[in-house]
Amino acid sequence: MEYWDVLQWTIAAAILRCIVVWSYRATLHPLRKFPGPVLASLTEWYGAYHAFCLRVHLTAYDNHQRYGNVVRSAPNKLIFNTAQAVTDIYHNERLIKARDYMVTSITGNYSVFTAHDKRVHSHKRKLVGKAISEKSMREFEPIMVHHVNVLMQQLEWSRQNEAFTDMTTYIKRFGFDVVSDLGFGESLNLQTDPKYRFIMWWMQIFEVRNNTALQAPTFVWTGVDIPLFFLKLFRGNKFLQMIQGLTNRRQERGIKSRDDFFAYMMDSKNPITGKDTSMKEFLEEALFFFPAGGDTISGALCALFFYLSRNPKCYRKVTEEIRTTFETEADVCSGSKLSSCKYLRACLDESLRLASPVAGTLWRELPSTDNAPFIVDGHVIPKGTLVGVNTYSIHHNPDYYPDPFTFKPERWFSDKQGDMYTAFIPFSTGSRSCAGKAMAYMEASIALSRILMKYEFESADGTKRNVGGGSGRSGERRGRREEYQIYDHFSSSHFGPNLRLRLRNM
Ligand code: HEM
Repeated sequence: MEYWDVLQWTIAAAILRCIVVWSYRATLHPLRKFPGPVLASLTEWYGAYHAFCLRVHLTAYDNHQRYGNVVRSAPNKLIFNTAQAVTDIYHNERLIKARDYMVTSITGNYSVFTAHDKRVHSHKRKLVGKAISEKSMREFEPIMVHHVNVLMQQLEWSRQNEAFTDMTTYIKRFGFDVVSDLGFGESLNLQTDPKYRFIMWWMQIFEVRNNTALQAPTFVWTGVDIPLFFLKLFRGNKFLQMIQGLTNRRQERGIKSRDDFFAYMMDSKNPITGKDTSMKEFLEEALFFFPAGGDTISGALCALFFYLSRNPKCYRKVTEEIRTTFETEADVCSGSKLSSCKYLRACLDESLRLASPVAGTLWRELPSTDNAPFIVDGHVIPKGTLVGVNTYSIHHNPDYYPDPFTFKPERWFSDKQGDMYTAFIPFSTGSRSCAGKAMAYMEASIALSRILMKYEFESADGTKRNVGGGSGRSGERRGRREEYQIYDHFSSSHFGPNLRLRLRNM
């Protein structure tokens, strides 16, 4: 047979395969009765395309508006939009984290984030838990405060030398510095030294690849992982060398030199193989740790600055609360005084609701050994289905949050909270929820309070004010001018807000 004939037959076979698979998915598949976009029911590339465009969260929201509270978002995936579904999915002991998360692994090892085997996960979770336990956080606080002080110096430099301060630039570096110190006992010093700043955009591209692959795992299983190839070709190796350098230096200082994540990991054995933790395993954890603890904090804080700069009443209220609770900037630390700042917490929760740094859908499924169907919000779910609640969509569901696009910290004090708390899942919920939640609240509260003890701030003028918000064009997904825009790639990218800082009159 000629080369040309082989090619023709291959194309014909591929087309025939698509016709058979698509017909099955549209007419006979167990999920055929669930509503959703036709393309989504036929192919997982629908989700991959939206992930690549960094808008999985907006697509899910639109689909819920159009099709209701349960949507078929891929041939084998259902997204729900109710508080009952949050409980049925994330507190269901029979369900595990979807195995598809393994496509995000770069070394082929499990991390605390990707492990779906409950034994492996609980072992890793205990180790992470030790590194960010209350006791560890108390010991780590002075280091965190040191990084906040460096942030304050950077903001002061910006106030004196720049027309306005782009908060994303400064806060992102801060977030990564804190998390590298927590993980490796050594800061990357991104705030003051440009050497390793490239890792922030490297991480983002890596995450876009991961999120796209998560929507369409065939993308990786078939070996068509072109973005990863290019990433490795350019800066990837430099990035891996940087992490390797951090871990080598940490090892030289001795495992017991500090109670950080590295120490707990390297001092433990794999519960299944009984072997010591390998460097590759540690690398896998590190690759998750940076965006998990750095990008997320940056997203949460920048959204909060955005909303406070646009809501003068809330700004005045939170400022007054902080300034009457603490006497000086140096007084601000964790403890009963900070916990008594209830309005601060409500502002943080409200911006986490509106602009969740992890805005997508967190998938769960039955393990291969469990064959019985399960129930989500009254629907019988067949085996082989991935289920989840989309965080952005449920956070904007008016059944739980009336006037959902408005920044209203007061809603967190209302008597009728009911399902509002169940539906509030910025850190997810259940056994796979965020291990760094307490640290995140502490870090964000200390940073915001210290900044407010020293500065007044307002939005920059003219078009610079709009950075971070929507386009202002009606009918567009990103049209809402007063909504902080997140660009979802599992954690998310964001821009601005641009602020004008003034020293506070004492
Ligand atoms: C505002 C800040 C943060 C947000 C919104 C956030 C959100 C989340 C979410 C939604 C998950 C669940 C992922 C899933 O189910 O697939 C998660 C997991 C996790 N987060 Fe965070 N996170 C934040 C900060 C942090 C910090 C500061 C750390 C630690 C340095 C951290 C460490 C982790 C870990 C280790 C997991 C994996 C938990 C597990 O699978 O058992 N996070 N986070």
